[in-house]
Amino acid sequence: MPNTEAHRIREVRVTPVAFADLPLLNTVGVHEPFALRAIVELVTDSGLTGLGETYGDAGHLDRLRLAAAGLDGVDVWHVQEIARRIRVALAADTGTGGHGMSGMVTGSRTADRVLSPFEVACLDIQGKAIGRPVSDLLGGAVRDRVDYSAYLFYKWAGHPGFEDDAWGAALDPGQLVAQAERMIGEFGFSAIKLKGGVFAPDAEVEAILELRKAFPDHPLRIDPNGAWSVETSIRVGRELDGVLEYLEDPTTGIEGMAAVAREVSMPLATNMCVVAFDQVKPAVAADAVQVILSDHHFWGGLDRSRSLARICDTFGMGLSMHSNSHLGISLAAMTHLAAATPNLSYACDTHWPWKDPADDVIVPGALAFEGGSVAVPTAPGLGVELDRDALARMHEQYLSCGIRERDDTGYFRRFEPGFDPAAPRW
Ligand SMILES: O=C([O-])C(=O)C[C@H](O)[C@@H](O)C(=O)[O-]
Ligand SMILES: [Mg+2]
Repeated sequence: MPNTEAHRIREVRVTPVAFADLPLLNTVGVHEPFALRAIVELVTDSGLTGLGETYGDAGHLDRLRLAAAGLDGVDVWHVQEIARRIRVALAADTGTGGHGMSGMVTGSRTADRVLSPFEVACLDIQGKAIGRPVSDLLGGAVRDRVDYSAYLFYKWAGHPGFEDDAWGAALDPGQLVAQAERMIGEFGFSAIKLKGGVFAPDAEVEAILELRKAFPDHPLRIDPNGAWSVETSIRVGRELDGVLEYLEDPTTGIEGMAAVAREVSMPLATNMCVVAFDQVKPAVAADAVQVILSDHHFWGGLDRSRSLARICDTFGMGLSMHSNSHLGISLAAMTHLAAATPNLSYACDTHWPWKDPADDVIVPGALAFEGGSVAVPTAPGLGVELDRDALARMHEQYLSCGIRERDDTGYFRRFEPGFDPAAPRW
């Protein structure tokens, strides 16, 4: 018998959580001792619960709660109606801040960021209702494992005033190679991304060349988050000719990226100048980017991310996947999405290795890295279960950590008061 029942939302819970993070450096500063996330739970009148995960910054939390208040009674199969109600609830909200991306993804759409965890939770419930994994709701998995990349960061040895962490310092090419060896040894990743924009470009080029020597067969990427001028980007792009699989956001803006793309051989990738659908047309017209990094957290969920994938396919652009510090619900959602997106041909980003495995809100065991990839869950829905004790503990951690907005720049300035992250830095 087909399951035709409606599953109407009766309760929405939004719980901010915090988990320990390491002093990872980027061009706007350094990660604080805790990263924030919000866990969204939808409960239906039929007794099903769906999970979503998103940013935990105060402004975003306010918007999630505003949105949540308008969802009572909607059937989880009617995501368009949920999107409409969210647009109505947020009509007066023009804020772009408080989204947990520390100034790096400033043009994404507020309503899409708010919709995302609710859509994921609806898909989780839909899957549970019919006994199918989320990947099936997205057209079916075309691969049973999803590849992720080793996401290297320059980092301090530990948070100032605390003991060194287990990863130690990575402030020069030798230390970065050691970081890569350890990460690849533990997780088996077959591609490497370096978060750049931290040191002068020559030092970062040297680091990439050392990584190339140490890992001759691993595709390499560097992402300075727009820290370089057009001229610097062209120079670095030429120096790394034949070394990178793509160069991610060397400079800011569609015009700047187009000027670089005309002069370098490798594809340019972005999660900064194309972060919403209305930015695709001008980027295509200018041939500014050849790879878009999707991210369901700001593109409006899994279904919209698949629309982005089709657009990339139509215009002959590549597709990869961006990440921020995240927990297991997001990893499950990313894995279902990547599995059901045929043209997602690059290993996806993940911050997963930077988190303590014990710090999560899901019951352990559903997701595991092997050979750099994660098996696509086959249980109904997302295939992950909420660990209520862990949720409570991580909510307490949120309450006591004192952080309410991600602020990499403010934290960095505590140790280097004159620091100015304005792009281009070089
Ligand atoms: O690809 C990217 O731009 C990112 O991963 C952005 C993140 O915010 C990253 O820079 C970080 O975690 O510091
Ligand atoms: Mg990036």
